[in-house]
Amino acid sequence: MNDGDGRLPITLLCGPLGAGKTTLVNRLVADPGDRRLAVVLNDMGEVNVDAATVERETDDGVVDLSNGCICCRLGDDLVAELTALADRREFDHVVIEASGISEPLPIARTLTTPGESGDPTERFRLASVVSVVDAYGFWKAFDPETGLPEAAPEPDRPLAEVMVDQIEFCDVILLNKCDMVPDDVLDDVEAAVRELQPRARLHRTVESDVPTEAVLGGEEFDFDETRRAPGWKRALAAGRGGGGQVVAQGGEAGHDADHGHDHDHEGLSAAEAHGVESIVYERSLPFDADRLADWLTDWDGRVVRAKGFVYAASRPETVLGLSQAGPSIRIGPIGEWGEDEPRTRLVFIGRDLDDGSIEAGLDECLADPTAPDPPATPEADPFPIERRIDR
Ligand SMILES: Nc1nc2c(ncn2[C@@H]2O[C@H](COP(=O)(O)OP(=O)(O)OP(=O)(O)O)[C@@H](O)[C@H]2O)c(=O)[nH]1
Repeated sequence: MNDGDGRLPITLLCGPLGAGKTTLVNRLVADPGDRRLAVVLNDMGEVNVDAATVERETDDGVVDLSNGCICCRLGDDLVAELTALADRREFDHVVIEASGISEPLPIARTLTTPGESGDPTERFRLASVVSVVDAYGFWKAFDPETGLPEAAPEPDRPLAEVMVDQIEFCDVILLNKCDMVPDDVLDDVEAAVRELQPRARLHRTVESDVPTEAVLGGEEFDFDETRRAPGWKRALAAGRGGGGQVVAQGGEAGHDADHGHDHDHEGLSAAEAHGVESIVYERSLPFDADRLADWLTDWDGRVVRAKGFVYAASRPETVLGLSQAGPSIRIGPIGEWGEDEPRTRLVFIGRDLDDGSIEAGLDECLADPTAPDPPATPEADPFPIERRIDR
């Protein structure tokens, strides 16, 4: 509430198209506690359909930011609108419903970092970033075996990528549409979501039905901590230190890899109980980029998420970033190794993964250290710019 330090608290809602964000907003508007709530709606279309629905319920507290995405083009407009709301002094809390394709991180940065129009943290307090996850959509996007019918049209960006971005950067998760998924599958989905983002508070919901305080009660969103929180970052950090569920961490091809699973002996974690694991693969030998490109088109379909840094012989100076979510993979240059030792470090998160075959498959893609240096010519480089591979 706009009580303690006088700053206007903000809750940011993210989630893919149709996940249940507007359903949640309508609930909050109907039962805001003792707050006077304003709502900022962001829709990609020129006409904001949600605004019409929500507006009926609120008293002039709806701001409509349409025809663009607030995570990129409309960032300045968002700050201007929030400033205008704060100046009116009629509201105690603002809920922002981001468009389905919005990435939460740039929006949170806009709200927590000084920019051209001043320091937003002097006026606003980002209280929470809430990710509404469509449990049915998640299941469908990440389970290649499933024959579920389409529930919504495929957006421009693959659904899996959008969902992963939104899950990895939030501090509250609503696992919504639980009525559409069988209970045993729901446990698997929750375990996978938790592996992607272990730090967030998670609520299972139907029709986004959650206590208001669970969504609006956040004190202060911790940008840096949330940035460090994604499961893949934790797994990489644990890989270095020898903890975590590291199953493939070797120095050179041919060396004995450390196959030890460092389990919590107090009992199984939710992830382990549902067969969800993180595999870290580290090698200081570079990949043969062509072989890696081939492998990437045909690998274990159970990998929900892969992320990390690739050292390729065709570009020995360059760090290649790899990011996969479900069926879509992106790989391309993201910087130079510089002073750092070139080294591939990859995390694979998924259910019932065949760690041996991932490790063996990747090892077969390593460049032969006895072969002459491959020609580092632009023509020989399969990853000159970011490349998208769909499997
Ligand atoms: N079966 C089921 N349907 C739900 C649930 N939650 C929401 N819905 C329905 O899903 C549809 C989309 O919900 P919205 O709340 O509009 O989703 P949204 O995230 O705001 O969607 P966009 O505004 O398009 O991004 C609506 O028809 C809702 O009634 C749920 O838990 N179960």
